[in-house]
Amino acid sequence: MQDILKVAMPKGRIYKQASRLFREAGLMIPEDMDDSRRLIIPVPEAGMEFIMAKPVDVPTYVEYGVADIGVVGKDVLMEEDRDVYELLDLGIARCRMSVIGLPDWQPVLNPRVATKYPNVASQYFRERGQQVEVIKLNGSIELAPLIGLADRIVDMVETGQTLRDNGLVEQEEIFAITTRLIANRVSYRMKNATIQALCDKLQLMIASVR
Ligand SMILES: Nc1ncnc2c1ncn2[C@@H]1O[C@H](COP(=O)(O)OP(=O)(O)OP(=O)(O)O)[C@@H](O)[C@H]1O
Ligand SMILES: O=P(O)(O)OC[C@H]1O[C@H](OP(=O)(O)OP(=O)(O)O)[C@H](O)[C@@H]1O
Repeated sequence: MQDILKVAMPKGRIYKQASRLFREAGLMIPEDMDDSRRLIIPVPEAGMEFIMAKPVDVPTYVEYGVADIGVVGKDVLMEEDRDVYELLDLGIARCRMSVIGLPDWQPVLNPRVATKYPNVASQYFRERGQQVEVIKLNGSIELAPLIGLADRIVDMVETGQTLRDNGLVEQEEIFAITTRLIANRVSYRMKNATIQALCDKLQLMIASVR
């Protein structure tokens, strides 16, 4: 009998793209679930159960084994540094992590950097030998340099519209971001055939659209 896979799925902007990719890979995932508010969604036709998580929490559910696998952005994996296997680059929700500032930004001693990603930002500047004060914010990060809270920000850029609309410029790209499939270390051993079969289907699909 096939194992049921518990899948930590990110609510929000990745979910629709991820569920579409799963469907295109041949998994029977009903479309009417896309707007559901249910947090635990059985998907027996696909041999899965979806756990609808806040994106930043996906690696936590997977590390603790309450989800066998998860779908999560590389940004979250870099920030959270959880003990999970990264199995596959799903190639969706492409964007990048960048250092951003006002066009007339001038280097200062010990600048303040606002971000939702304090670990990523601290590591980036530490590796460059630059001392900065990191200020953690939870959203609308672009406000920080506009109102004098920070000298620069570290945030995601996708279309660049938020930067343009607020008169900011991308100064340095830190890394490219796509969505990844991750697995719990024990589940990967215990449910290996099921997880591998899923990876194969997804990989075929991803390769065919490249
Ligand atoms: N323009 C973008 N801005 C932010 N994340 C993006 C963007 N484009 C793709 N992504 C990816 O989508 C993932 C989830 O973003 P989403 O906004 O749904 O969650 P969130 O940042 O936790 O938001 P919220 O705090 O509103 O729940 C990010 O981790 C990133 O990998
Ligand atoms: O380059 P763009 O296409 O404009 O996308 C980038 C913007 O999208 C994200 O914000 P989000 O919509 O998640 O809002 P929040 O961070 O303020 O919650 C990100 O933090 C940027 O602000």
